[in-house]
Amino acid sequence: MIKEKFGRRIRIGTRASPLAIAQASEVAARLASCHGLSIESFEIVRLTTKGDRLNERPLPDLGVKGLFTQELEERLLTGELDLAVHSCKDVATILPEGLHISAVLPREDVRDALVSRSGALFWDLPSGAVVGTSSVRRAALLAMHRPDLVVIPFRGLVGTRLQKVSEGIVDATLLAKAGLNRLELAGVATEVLDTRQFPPAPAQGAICIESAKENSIVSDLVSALDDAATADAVRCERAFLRVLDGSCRTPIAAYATCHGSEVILRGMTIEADGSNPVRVVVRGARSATEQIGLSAANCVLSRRAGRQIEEAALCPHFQGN
Ligand SMILES: NCc1[nH]cc(CCC(=O)O)c1CC(=O)O
Repeated sequence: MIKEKFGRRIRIGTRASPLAIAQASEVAARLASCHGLSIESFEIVRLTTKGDRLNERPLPDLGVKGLFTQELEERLLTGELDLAVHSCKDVATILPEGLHISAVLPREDVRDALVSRSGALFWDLPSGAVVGTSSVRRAALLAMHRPDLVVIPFRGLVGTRLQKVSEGIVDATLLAKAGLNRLELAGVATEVLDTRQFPPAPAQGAICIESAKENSIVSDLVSALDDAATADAVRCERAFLRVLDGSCRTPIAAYATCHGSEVILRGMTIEADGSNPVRVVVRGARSATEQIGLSAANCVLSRRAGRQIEEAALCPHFQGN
């Protein structure tokens, strides 16, 4: 019946990286099993995105939203693709007109993992150890907890980064545990870091499906994969990010969890050098999950503004003459 509606294979778009392909394959397998379809009913379409092509440059310099998603989104709008599978963490907070997140899969491990060459745990890394990371959030958290470490920019596929560790180009790196798990590389993690010390990026560990709003056949098809608790948590975290992304340029972390009808959001901003961490915890009804993200973000903004005023008051330049 679903097959008849499409009249052809269902086209799932993904980036061409091993992690992205693992995620798209998982979605195809889940859709096939939910709807009693053969895996042959799906075609996985791999696209190289701008983010992949600019792989050697540090991400913060690239300055464009949706680097890993734009090519896929264009094809969702033309109908060349039926759905796109993304790491929800990489999806811009404002989607192109006409597209929506139609499902969010149950969350994998949200935590960051340390992979160290010597096997040393995070607090046992020797002073001066070199840690490679592409993420401004991880670099800032490293600088806050361990200013004695040396952080260097580090991009590329998960496999490339792991190789740089084993070759000794760096002593350690931080990666999302979710990505390692999905690549069946969980065993390479030396230590899984606590979310209180290393709060994750908004939507880390969640896979989402993006599709055209008007394509209700796809929306119905993928709704079977949607996990309400993950979707609510991610919506809360992304609302927090949306406000802060537009109004400050600091690294941002957010982690929401659902407890019955309630959601708790733990959010944080921190300067790139590890200074001025601002943490908030907001709890409320899951039915108002976006509102909780927005009010947590506004709380962070007013606290940051308050600190700036305090600092200005301490500065002689502002004392009247
Ligand atoms: N920006 C790269 C990216 N996007 C999503 C993941 C991991 C998977 C996830 O968070 O769901 C990664 C790699 C990493 O951070 O180690």
